[in-house]
Amino acid sequence: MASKTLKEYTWEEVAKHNKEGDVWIVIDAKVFDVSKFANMHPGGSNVLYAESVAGKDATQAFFGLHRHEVLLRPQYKRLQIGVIHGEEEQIKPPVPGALSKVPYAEPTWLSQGYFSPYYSDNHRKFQTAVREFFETVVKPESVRTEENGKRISQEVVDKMAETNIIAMRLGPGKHLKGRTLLGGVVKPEEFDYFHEAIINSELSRVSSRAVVDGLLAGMVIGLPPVLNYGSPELYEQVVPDVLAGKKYVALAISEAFAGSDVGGLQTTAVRDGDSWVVTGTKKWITNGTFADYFTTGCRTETGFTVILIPRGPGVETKQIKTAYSSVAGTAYVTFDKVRVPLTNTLGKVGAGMSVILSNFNHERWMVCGTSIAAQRLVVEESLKWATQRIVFGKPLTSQAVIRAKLATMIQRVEACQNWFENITYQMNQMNYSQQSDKLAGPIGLLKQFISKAGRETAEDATQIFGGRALTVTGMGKFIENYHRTSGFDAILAGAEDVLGDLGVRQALKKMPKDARL
Ligand code: HEM
Repeated sequence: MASKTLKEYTWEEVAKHNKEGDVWIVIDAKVFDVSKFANMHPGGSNVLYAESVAGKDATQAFFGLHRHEVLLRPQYKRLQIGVIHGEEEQIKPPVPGALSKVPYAEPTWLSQGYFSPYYSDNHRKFQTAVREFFETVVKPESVRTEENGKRISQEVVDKMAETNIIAMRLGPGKHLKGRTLLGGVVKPEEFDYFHEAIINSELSRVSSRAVVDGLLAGMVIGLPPVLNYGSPELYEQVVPDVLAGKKYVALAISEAFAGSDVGGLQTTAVRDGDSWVVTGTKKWITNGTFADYFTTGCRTETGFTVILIPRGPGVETKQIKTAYSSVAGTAYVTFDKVRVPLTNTLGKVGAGMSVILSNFNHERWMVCGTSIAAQRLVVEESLKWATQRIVFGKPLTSQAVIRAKLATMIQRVEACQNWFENITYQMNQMNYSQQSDKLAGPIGLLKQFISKAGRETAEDATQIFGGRALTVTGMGKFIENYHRTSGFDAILAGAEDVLGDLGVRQALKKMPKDARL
């Protein structure tokens, strides 16, 4: 219903409807008849009959207890019977694709009046299109699947394939050649790591941690070894279908026997004629429950080899229950004497360690980008909540202890973002092997820094939201989810402490022999 067709009421008229059976309330200049709804109100009927609420302006009380989205749900929207004469709503519904005006809710480069050396007008145009896509196509699916734990629907995957978002999630490279990227907003040859970072960030803004993984993270980490080390025939056989959203890939490295200690893996591949015969198990395999291919780390006679194993006889997957939603498709995978052609070998036999280690950089960098976006959302939620929540008669922001928490939350996310952008800039200037040589250490250190910052921010936000941060619905729902799942960033793609250590060990390797105090 357009607002001009709505009936106008005066405050005096509204005030007459103030008792059980006949209750109106006003929220942000909109008049609601809640007489019948009162008995169905999840917060109870009597709160609506309170003297300070019935027939009165309940805006402040409402926003202290509900998210704005409650009023936008069709079943509640229709409770509105009119507007207050001469007044206008102040709290507008979100416009898909729009930037937030809350300070620090957007990175500097997207904040009005600020500048950045890294981003061009094309990045800005791209960001607008990507945000609109994720808010309209992915967000509703994200909310649904987080709750029901089902994998992302083929319909959404198809839309991501049509726009080539699936291909863009693998970063710049020859796999983009000849493709129309998001309706042509960016040319394949212009596409760089900042464009990719934008996709990761926008994905994370609309998704829980589990949905970030459920939305084909397995492909992002499992397909690059095929792109970079697969034979042209294998490439043709696998890559087009995966980028078209018809087939799914998972990276199968970690085992119950070994995680960060890649050298301790026990899955074994033995040569038999022109096949490998693979036996072993893999654990915590993201997207494994629905993957068609597994990029698998195997022990072979001469060391460690990476082999692409198609789902088929001898391959079994079962879901592992984790602290986050099963939309991620986390699996325990069993390979029981699985025969795979030798031509499915990725890289040289025995040289699998370098295939896996170089692949880790991109994965870790992706986790950094999605984590920063989630932390920024937590800062935005906390700033909004602390401003609208009234305690002891004043907003939460009037408490110095709350402002101090907000200060450190903002500092962390800005520090993370700035370091992340510097590293992304280096990636744009370097080829794959330069990145492997020069950025493995810095990305390890960065990821540790970001995942620690994320967990501290989750703690601070939980204190700001109080009990609301402990419930999966309502005001604190994002905080609850982030608090429960921020630890995933500290484990997946390399445990936090191991990565910090890797960064220092890489630096020590590069210490000049003649360095003395
Ligand atoms: C059109 C008006 C209203 C609608 C559609 C509405 C709807 C809802 C819904 C859907 C919930 C469940 C929690 C959630 O999803 O966020 C809820 C909870 C609640 N509502 Fe309302 N409500 C309205 C007005 C009010 C008003 C004016 C008050 C005044 C005090 C109120 C007090 C509460 C309380 C105390 C809760 C429980 C909150 C909690 O568990 O933290 N509601 N309401």
